[in-house]
Amino acid sequence: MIVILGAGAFGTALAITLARSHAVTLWARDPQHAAEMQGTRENARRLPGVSLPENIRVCAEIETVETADAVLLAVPMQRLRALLEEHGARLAGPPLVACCKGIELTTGLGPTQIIAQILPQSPAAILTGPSFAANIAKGLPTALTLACTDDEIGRPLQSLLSTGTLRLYRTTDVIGAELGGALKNVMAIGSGVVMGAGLGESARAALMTRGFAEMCRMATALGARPDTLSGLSGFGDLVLTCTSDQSRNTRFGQSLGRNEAFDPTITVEGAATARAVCQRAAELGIDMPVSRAITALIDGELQVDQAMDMLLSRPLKEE
Ligand SMILES: NC(=O)C1=CN([C@@H]2O[C@H](COP(=O)(O)OP(=O)(O)OC[C@H]3O[C@@H](n4cnc5c(N)ncnc54)[C@H](O)[C@@H]3O)[C@@H](O)[C@H]2O)C=CC1
Ligand SMILES: O=C(CO)COP(=O)(O)O
Repeated sequence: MIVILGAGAFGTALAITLARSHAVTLWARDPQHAAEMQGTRENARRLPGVSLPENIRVCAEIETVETADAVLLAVPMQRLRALLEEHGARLAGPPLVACCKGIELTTGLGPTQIIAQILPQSPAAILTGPSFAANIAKGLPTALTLACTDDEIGRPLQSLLSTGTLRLYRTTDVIGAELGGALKNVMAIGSGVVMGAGLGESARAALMTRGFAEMCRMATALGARPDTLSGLSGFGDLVLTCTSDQSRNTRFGQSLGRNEAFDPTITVEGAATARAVCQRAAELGIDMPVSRAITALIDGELQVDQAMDMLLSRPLKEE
């Protein structure tokens, strides 16, 4: 049995694909939402148009998870700590698999580090990489990264969470996998700004490439393996997110580039993570001009033309 906490788009999509071969319990914090989903067999709020298989049980109470094979944590990054602090006592036992992408703004920590702080006895892993919830839910082919420092735990989790259409690759480089997923969202906002402001596809390619250099710079400074960043959670997710209008981070960036408002109820992980990245980069003494410019745009401290001037007037250098 697999338990999924968080009935947003991603939690629901994972429940649907995993229900092909497992019983799944999907927890929604809002009892009305849980009842709605359990009754209509659809998550009309976050993933409309896809039916929930019968072996998904939706509930609003976290019951005992002791017998679960794994617990997936599919809530937004900045909410993970609150979720674990509130419900941690009932989560002890099975491996906890973070399914969120980002860096915690208040601490600079990644998802598995937060799990280790709050529930140090629980094995922690992260599931990340290029995927849109709607694609997974429709059973379209998708490949993700499952990262766990302990390969004895990572191996069975890889088998457990792979399905006929969802292929998981395994790594022990948790830092690299986490940072790949976190940092690409910042670049997706930048890429949205470029396209929204009409700066052209060449500029987007430049931003993605120099952004990728920054992602590798920060990740390796924090102990990641460079080849992890070249994989699914890094290069793969950067390409998907920066080039698709399905991405909420990209759409948020497009709105910024057009000087338009964006619906604040939509999850945009890259916004808080951009600030966290700048703080962390300053502490580490790493130069991350693209991330700095994107953060200043998000915070309204720079306009697009000023951000472009800032980036283009930097001293010329070797690639
Ligand atoms: N939607 C997608 O295509 C993908 C999303 N992800 C990641 O999955 C994570 C979750 O994103 P989505 O499901 O898309 O977001 P979403 O906005 O669709 O849903 C988030 C869910 O979390 C719940 N939630 C918020 N705060 C909570 C709390 N304190 N306790 C319990 N539940 C809480 C909300 O009620 C909502 O149901 C993000 O980190 C995102 O980057 C990863 C890959 C694909
Ligand atoms: O993480 C994702 C794709 O891999 C989803 O991207 P958004 O959160 O930008 O929609």
